[in-house]
Amino acid sequence: MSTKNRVTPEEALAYHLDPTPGKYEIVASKPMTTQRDLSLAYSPGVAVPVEAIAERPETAYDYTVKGNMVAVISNGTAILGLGNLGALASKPVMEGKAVLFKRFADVNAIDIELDTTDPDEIIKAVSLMGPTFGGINLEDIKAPECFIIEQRLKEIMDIPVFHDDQHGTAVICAAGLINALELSGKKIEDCKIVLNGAGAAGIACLELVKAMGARHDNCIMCDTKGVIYQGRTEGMNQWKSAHAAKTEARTLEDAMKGCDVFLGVSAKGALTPDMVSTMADNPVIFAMANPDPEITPEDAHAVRPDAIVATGRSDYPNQVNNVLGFPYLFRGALDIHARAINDDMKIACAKALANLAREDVPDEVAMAYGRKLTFGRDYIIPTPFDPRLIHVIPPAVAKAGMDTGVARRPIIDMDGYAESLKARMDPTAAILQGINARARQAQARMIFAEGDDPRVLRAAVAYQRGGMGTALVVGREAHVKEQLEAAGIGDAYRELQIVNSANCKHIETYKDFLYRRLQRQGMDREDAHKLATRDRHVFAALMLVHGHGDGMITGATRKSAHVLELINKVIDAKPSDGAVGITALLHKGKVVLIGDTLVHEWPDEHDLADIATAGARVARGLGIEPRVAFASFSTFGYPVSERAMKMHVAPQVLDERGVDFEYDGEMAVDVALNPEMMKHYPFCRLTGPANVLVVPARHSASISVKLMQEMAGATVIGPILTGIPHSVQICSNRATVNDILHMAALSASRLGQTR
Ligand SMILES: NC(=O)C1=CN([C@@H]2O[C@H](COP(=O)(O)OP(=O)(O)OC[C@H]3O[C@@H](n4cnc5c(N)ncnc54)[C@H](OP(=O)(O)O)[C@@H]3O)[C@@H](O)[C@H]2O)C=CC1
Ligand SMILES: CC(=O)C(=O)O
Ligand SMILES: [Mg+2]
Repeated sequence: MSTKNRVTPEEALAYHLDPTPGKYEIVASKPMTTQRDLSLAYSPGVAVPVEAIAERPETAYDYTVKGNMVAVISNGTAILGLGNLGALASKPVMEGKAVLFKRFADVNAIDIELDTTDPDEIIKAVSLMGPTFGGINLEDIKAPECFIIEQRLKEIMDIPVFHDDQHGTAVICAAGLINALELSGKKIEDCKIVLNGAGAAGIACLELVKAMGARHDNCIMCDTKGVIYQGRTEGMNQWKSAHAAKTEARTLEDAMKGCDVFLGVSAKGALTPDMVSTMADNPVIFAMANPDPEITPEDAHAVRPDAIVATGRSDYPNQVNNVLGFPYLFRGALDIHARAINDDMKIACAKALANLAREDVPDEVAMAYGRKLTFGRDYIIPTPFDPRLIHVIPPAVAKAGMDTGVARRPIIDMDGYAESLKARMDPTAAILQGINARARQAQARMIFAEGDDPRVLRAAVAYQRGGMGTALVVGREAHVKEQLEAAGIGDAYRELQIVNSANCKHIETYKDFLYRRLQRQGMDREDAHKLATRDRHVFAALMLVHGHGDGMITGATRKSAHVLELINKVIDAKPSDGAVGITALLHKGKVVLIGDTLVHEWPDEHDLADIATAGARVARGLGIEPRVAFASFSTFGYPVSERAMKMHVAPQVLDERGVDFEYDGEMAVDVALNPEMMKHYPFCRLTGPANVLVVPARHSASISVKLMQEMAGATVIGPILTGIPHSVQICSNRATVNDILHMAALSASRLGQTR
């Protein structure tokens, strides 16, 4: 694994520890503030749904969380590739899974670790939980017990029971295989297939591949003892026997000769280049063992350039990862109140995934990944952050469930269902993801001006280790080292580039530049030189304008306005230069940009029009189609007020300019953001709630942002300094490590779109 993607043990532990232990919390979805709320939620009100459910059990899906709640159940006997480390140790993985359910499909999931290796005890425990959940996801329970447990639970429970290590893997493998065979011009029923690894994932993969048309006689399964052939007795069980082949081949090497497809769910390095070289033309190799594949794509391609290769890893193209499956399979199943997830639903999921990869990839996905993805040998399966997955896969799964009779409540309006799925997803996550992906693409040399601050240093390390580019840290070497050691990441010292003004080889150039700029502003040579060497904001800005870094992040240790003043000594970032500060507020699935939060103190109507244009540009840069509202306490001229007049006339300035985005105003913030309120003004030109608010002055911008941050806990990104020809970002002096990292990523992601 390259240092780029390296996650240190300290970082992994800190991620799990801070700010609260673990990875999720439970949030109430109903008000619980008044006596009346209490009466409704609990006694006496709660008795009504109790009686309704007792009379008609299916109404539990209406009156409780059952219909959107999945249990992630493990006993920790096969945690990832780590083996049997017990139930308690499996909890981080199961919590992680719960978070993925939520993030990708808005399924509420809760982890339950059962402290037993006895299948009967697990079966008993899980079956008793049936009333609570809409589905059961079994996880990391070792083979062959997992087969017994899942089979029995499916028989006795009336909700979907799904062992993801088996079927999640199988579904994604099948999806990738459909496309790989399409590209190599082969039919599954004609293919010779070798599957290595006869455990949970292997047995399920081969079963699904056969259900899709692969012929039993064309498939050979291998394990640590070699080929599973008819009559073999060593290391066998009934699940392996079902796939025993009538063949003379005894080793993987024998089996591989002339085969079209290799599916590996076994162990690192199990497949050798020699074996690959004996495969048929245009072979397909899915080396899915984690974290290291059976063979690396480089080694496979070295001997067979005609091969299509996939792995389980995110750092190679074609990632076969079960996170592409389980969230959407359960979403579709839950939404029809399914009794089961059957083979047809799994195949529907696989086909929908395969089809999605063949479709033109929309710009928002390209933006999220920082590159255009086109169906082909290096893109046979969608990527996990593809925002189309949520509204494309669950409808396919739901329809298959309805067609095969497992739906308790079929969906009538499928188009409406797809639309409702889009609305489920939190766009804020996609925005942050997009920023990060574009930053990784940019590979910018990011100047972290305040290398004396531990938050900044940790963000710099995360920036570099997150694969976004090179972190250039302004500071004194010994001090940086000390701070890193105190933060428990002393080893990062060797990775970062420390830039110390005291020994910087460009300092004379910087000094001269600064003196030339400031000599007519009352600054003598001596003062200019001191400023260049002693002020890290100025020094960092000098590095930037001289091309010794691509972007710059500062502001964590001083007030933004003061930092901006210092930066202006080096870079023209005044209102008259076109500079504007835009802050993004991310909260409860909504994104609103506010401007100007940094540069214009009291903008006039022309400045306001500039701010609107800058806000629209930043919105588009984040993948949001802008709807700009000029915000005020008055709405469309009422109540009349002299101070609101500039907000009233600013839209007219834009009318004259003829801009290409939606805008209107002036209007109160509730009219701008609440469609019900906006309806009272049917002439309003905004086609939906505003997502860019231009506010009357910097103080109202600051008050709005800080109020949202303090009262609502909104995520704040910004102020984003835009309109200047350099990528400089000034974070708040109370920024956390994560905030600083977001700002650095933002600075990097904006390269190429800085004006
Ligand atoms: N990419 C993905 O999405 C996923 C990947 N996997 C990967 O699949 C692998 C297996 O997982 P899982 O099925 O849960 O584990 P199991 O323990 O249930 O099964 C492992 C199987 O692999 C066989 N095996 C192990 N080493 C070798 C080898 N060198 N050559 C041939 N066969 C071997 C074992 O043989 P025997 O029976 O003789 O002991 C056993 O049949 C892991 O590496 C895991 O990371 C799993 C799930 C998802
Ligand atoms: C990917 C997965 O589920 C596993 O390795 O167990
Ligand atoms: Mg697993």
